[in-house]
Amino acid sequence: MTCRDPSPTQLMEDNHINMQSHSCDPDRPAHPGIFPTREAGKSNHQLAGSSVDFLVSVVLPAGGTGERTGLQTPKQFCSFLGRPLISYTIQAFERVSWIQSIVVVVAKENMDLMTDIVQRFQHKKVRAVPGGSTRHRSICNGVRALGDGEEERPKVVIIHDAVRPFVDEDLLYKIAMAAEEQGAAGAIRPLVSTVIATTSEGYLDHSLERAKYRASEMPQGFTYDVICQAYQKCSESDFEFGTECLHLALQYCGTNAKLIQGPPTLWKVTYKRDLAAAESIIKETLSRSACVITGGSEQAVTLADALQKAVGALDMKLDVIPDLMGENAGYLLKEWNFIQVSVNRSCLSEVEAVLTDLQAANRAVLHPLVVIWTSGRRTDSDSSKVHLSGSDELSVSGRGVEPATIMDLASAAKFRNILLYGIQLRQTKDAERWERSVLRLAEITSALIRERSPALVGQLLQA
Ligand SMILES: Nc1ccn([C@@H]2O[C@H](COP(=O)(O)OP(=O)(O)OP(=O)(O)O)[C@@H](O)[C@H]2O)c(=O)n1
Ligand SMILES: O=C(CO)[C@H](O)[C@H](O)COP(=O)(O)O
Repeated sequence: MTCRDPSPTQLMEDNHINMQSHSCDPDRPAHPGIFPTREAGKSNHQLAGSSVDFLVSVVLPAGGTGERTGLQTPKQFCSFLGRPLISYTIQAFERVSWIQSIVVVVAKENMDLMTDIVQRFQHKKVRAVPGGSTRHRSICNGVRALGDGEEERPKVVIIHDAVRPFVDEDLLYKIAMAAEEQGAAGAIRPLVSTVIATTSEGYLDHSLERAKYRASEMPQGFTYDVICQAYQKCSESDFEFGTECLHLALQYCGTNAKLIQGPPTLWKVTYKRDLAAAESIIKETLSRSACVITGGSEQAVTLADALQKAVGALDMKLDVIPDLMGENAGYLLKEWNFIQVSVNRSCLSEVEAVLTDLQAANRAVLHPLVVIWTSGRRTDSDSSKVHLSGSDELSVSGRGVEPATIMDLASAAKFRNILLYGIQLRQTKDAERWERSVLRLAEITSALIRERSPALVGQLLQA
């Protein structure tokens, strides 16, 4: 995580922190969405068997200072894996085909920064507008902007804190449908602690019956008319001290919101520790799967299969494929990591080809992509087994791999946000030692993919 001067260059360059693991069940950040194709005057966006037959726009309030983190940089601009938190939240909405537009509300002094983020991470549905001195004022500016633009006014407006990056399409769908039907809808969670009222002297006044109450979370949805009217009618005191949009809809429009229980991943990044937890979830999400490319050679397939078995125990999904051609080109578009296995090959041409394919697919825009070159050398005559050379020589096809070669390749790839690492298998004809080597290979692979350490880029590690 990086939270210093939020200059665009630093957002890209600084990208690493070690942290504790976090047990939340994350939603998967995905690729940036594209504008839904809409026939004139009509929208009918399909969602896994469901459809949204009305226009939906989103307001993401991101105009706060993040005082409670104790950091200088507002939390929405803190960077994980070279990308600011706000971009992850935008992506969670942008990937939803039935969402037509997203208004991000930012403080005036951060408008340029926001414009740069939108360009750099190729967000397509986003427009930034200036915020206000409180959250309600910022949200109100965002809602007004939806009526100002050239696009058609939405039927439903979803409001979501920019600092809650793990929101999934299923919940957004439920909120949008309930808001359209009911006028307002919001996500809730069970209370973790009991809520008590205190006296002015600091004593217990009374406590609330916890089972009766819920924590109000985000996202919330409103028909455009309800949220506009609520902000038109609400008082200066609401603007200054209010914390609940659903309350405004009830008080000023008589609209009782439908409440929908959301998943635990809805939590809001509020304190510094939440930034560490968010980064951990992001890394975990990006480390779930890798694609092993064998080049089709029997020995490489044997090694890939052994790796697949060993990595399975580490809770990572591995698919083994011969190349990235034909149907397999689909892997270039998914959030997979790549492992090129080379046995008895002396050069890096195979991994170079993978890098070229990834670059052409423009895959490393949103986060650094991991490519691991795994090399080994078979020495026995039984082609059904992969045994590696019995000497200490860490070579491929008898010739030492120039560390500079992989370092040069890796340095060039790093400019394109692709992190290339090398792993050489330590040789053995001994079955037990071979198994240990494969297990080490799996552990190193998993650690490299999870940590995405820039410091290890271009290194040739030994398994
Ligand atoms: N004037 C404000 C204040 C807050 N927000 C946004 O409202 C969301 C939720 O608010 P909160 O977590 O309280 O953020 P901050 O106000 O930034 O944090 P703090 O209260 O610790 O200063 C955040 O995305 C924040 O950027 C906003 O758009 N405009
Ligand atoms: O929970 C919420 C919805 O009701 C808001 O996210 C919450 O009010 C955010 O603002 P703050 O942290 O400033 O209270």
